[in-house]
Amino acid sequence: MQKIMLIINPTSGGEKALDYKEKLENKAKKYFEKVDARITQKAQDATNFATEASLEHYEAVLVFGGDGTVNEVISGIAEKDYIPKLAIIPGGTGNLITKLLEINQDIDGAIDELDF
Ligand SMILES: Nc1ncnc2c1ncn2[C@@H]1O[C@H](COP(=O)(O)OP(=O)(O)OP(=O)(O)O)[C@@H](O)[C@H]1O
Repeated sequence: MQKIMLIINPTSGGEKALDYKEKLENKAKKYFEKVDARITQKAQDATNFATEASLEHYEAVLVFGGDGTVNEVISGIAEKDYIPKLAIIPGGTGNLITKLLEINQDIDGAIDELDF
């Protein structure tokens, strides 16, 4: 069964992240049979969730957050035997990584453009 893990930092970018949770889940359901949303509560949660996604062979990880959260997720999947696909929605304040990757800086636009 194809599964995706959503990793959402609820404090990113002025606490608006959870407003997008349902939209993210609905989008992910178009591509994956199982959508597993994880909400971070503290530093390192995103790393631990991402490591779990690697070890359990999730097809993809979608991270909603700023550069700090993206950094944590990359740390969690880096140098593992299995590395899930990574999707990033710019939910933080700076979002430098997504700017460099030329990901749409409008959150709704970035979600609409997601394609697995
Ligand atoms: N529930 C939480 N409460 C407080 N801090 C958290 C929580 N979940 C994760 N964090 C921490 O918040 C940090 C900053 O998050 P993130 O970079 O996504 O948002 P940001 O404030 O928009 O920052 P940036 O300016 O880098 O875009 C993360 O590195 C993480 O350690």
